[in-house]
Amino acid sequence: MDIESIERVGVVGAGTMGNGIAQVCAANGYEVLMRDIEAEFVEKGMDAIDDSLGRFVSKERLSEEEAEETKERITGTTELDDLADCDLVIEAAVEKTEIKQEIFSDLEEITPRETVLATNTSTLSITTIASATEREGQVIGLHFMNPVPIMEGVEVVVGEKTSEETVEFAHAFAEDVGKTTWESDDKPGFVTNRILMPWINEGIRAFDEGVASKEDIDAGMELGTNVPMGPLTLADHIGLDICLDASETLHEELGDRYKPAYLLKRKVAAGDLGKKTGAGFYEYE
Ligand SMILES: NC(=O)c1ccc[n+]([C@@H]2O[C@H](COP(=O)([O-])OP(=O)(O)OC[C@H]3O[C@@H](n4cnc5c(N)ncnc54)[C@H](O)[C@@H]3O)[C@@H](O)[C@H]2O)c1
Repeated sequence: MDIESIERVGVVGAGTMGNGIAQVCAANGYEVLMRDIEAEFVEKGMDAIDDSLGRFVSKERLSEEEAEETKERITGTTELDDLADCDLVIEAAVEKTEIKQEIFSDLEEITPRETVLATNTSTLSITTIASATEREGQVIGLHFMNPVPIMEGVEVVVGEKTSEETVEFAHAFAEDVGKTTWESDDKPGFVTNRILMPWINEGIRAFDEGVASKEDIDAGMELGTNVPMGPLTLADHIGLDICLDASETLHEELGDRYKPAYLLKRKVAAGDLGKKTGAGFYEYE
């Protein structure tokens, strides 16, 4: 598969990452089909795209016309079968191996043999997800960063059986939608989350153990180490459920140094998942 032959891109999941990926692909000229399991999630994803494009227009980084054309290239659906003639599908559903495997197995059945199947997983094994298909050479990790329309980087994650051609294609596609790539082997958390998640968990523990207020922990890391967001604010942006899923995978695979913070588990149990539910460590409008 080369990128010139890609016209339609399927995106599975219309949440934080799925709607961002759909927007970026459409903004770069691709027809996009974005699928979620319920109409209300699809609509929420479409609204998020609307808001994001509106912010680009108000900052004069996009014309009204370009924003309109981008929106017109995105179709929302609750039917996975609608992705049947996509040349590339990027999966951004929940971070659970069984769910991703089921999606990949269904995608293999409905899409043409040439279609590349990519996952946006944060930590799960590409090789394990690919094993649900007989197209393992064409399964790859395309790990976009949050928020997708703003962040420049995409991590290309290479599974045990991913072909060299698919790896080249993944880099070329990500670059075609305006991103810069790096590559990671299929090891837990890849480069980014292997290093980021313990940092976030340590921030949460420091707060829970009374080292400082949450504002001071974030300020200390922002002002003291020049990161754009402290660990508690960043966790809220990522989604606390996503942070917990990622931390649990790393803990299971890499041992106790990756144990999720107790307060992270408690927040998720309480349904305070961060920005997307209006409350996490901070409150959001
Ligand atoms: N949030 C981040 O910062 C971030 C960054 C990089 C990668 N990721 C990864 O991207 C993926 C999505 O994360 P998110 O933050 O967008 O989560 P999210 O909770 O915002 O959205 C997930 C969406 O997937 C939908 N979904 C669940 N099962 C589905 C199915 N079978 N078919 C279609 N849609 C389904 C849900 O209804 C929901 O709308 C996860 O694998 C996550 O680990 C997240």
